[in-house]
Amino acid sequence: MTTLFKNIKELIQVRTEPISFVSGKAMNELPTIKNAFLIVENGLISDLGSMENCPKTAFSEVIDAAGKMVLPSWCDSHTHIVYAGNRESEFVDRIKGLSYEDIAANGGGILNSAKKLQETSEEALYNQSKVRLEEVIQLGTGAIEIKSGYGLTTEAELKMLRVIKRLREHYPIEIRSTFLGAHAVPTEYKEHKEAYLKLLIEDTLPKIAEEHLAEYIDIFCETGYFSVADTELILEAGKKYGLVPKIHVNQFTAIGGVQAGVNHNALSVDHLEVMRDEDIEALKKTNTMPVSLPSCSYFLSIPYTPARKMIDAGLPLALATDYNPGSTPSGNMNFVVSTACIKMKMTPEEALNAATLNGAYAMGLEDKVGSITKGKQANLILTKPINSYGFIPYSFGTNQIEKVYLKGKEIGV
Ligand SMILES: N=CN[C@@H](CCC(=O)O)C(=O)O
Ligand SMILES: [Zn+2]
Repeated sequence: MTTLFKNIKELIQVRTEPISFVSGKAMNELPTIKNAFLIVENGLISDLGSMENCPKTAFSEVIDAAGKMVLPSWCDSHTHIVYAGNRESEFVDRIKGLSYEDIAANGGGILNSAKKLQETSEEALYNQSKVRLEEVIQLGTGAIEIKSGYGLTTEAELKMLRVIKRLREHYPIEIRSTFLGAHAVPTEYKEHKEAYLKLLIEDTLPKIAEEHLAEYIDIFCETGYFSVADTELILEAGKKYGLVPKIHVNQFTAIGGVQAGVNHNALSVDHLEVMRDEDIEALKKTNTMPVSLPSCSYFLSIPYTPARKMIDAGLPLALATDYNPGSTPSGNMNFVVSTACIKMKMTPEEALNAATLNGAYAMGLEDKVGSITKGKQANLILTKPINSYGFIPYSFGTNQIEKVYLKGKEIGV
């Protein structure tokens, strides 16, 4: 099966030479080809270039993209889309003046989601989660990381991870799975956090490893949740089972978690709403990708990651949604890209690099997705007719996507 996309007004994020990620000034460079063609063979990008060099051979399918742009699908490296029910009532509590921290301290927040999830069957959880996965695919996401962390018992964490595994088996989108048992301390362990960590390490982790249910290990390193010492303990334990560290860090307070992530070779450190100079310094010349979640800042009215300061200091940055029931009930990467430009002063080039190439790196998928490169998966967004790619973030809240393709196949609504 070969598909030709012809007359593409602009083919975006063309990387002839494979590149892992872009940092600093290079984030502002977005290579494109105007009036381009793209050939997809058996789900992979097999050729591309300027229309003048478009092969005249026969194709199984020809798509005329005149006036439209083609770009790699969004790479959303941080989500919690497997959850039960919703937390709409907490949303209203916050409108009335309670803070996210107040709600959590009253037994709401993550513990509220955990209670709901523990009472939900695996089948029902799968059915609720697949709706969200299908929704984000239509919004242009072509690779996604999904975390556990609303189970908080061995049984319920395994249930979440098995749902992620099932989603992976049933959908053509690339999915990476993360074990986030250390998301909150369950009520019954309130005064015995160490015992909960012991349970995760000695009971949950071996079972996850046995069933090959996760690639990554995560922890919420935050005042009132887990300390830097807890973070180091969990990351080390995960590593023994081959799980690569990723952490939730610096969301409300900076307590040294970024440094712990870097020291433990974390693939990514995520949130970063509160960044001290020493945190930025610690990330320089490392392989750890900083990940910003602007929809979370928007929804909770908390500070945005200081992207300008970080990129100007030479760092890379990835953008992700954080889709979850509490802090970000939205999986729309288009909104994330717009918000990064509008609120974080990232240029359209920086935001598009952060949401594709750098996002792919942040979930270890840089060899498969994130750019228009021969041999990568044809996970593509075909836009409606637009004049420039900057129109995508500019026209925030308006869907500029006409069609989405996963492994070369159009995914219908
Ligand atoms: N901050 C920690 N975890 C999630 C939110 C969890 C929740 O409120 O349900 C996040 O990334 O924002
Ligand atoms: Zn998160």
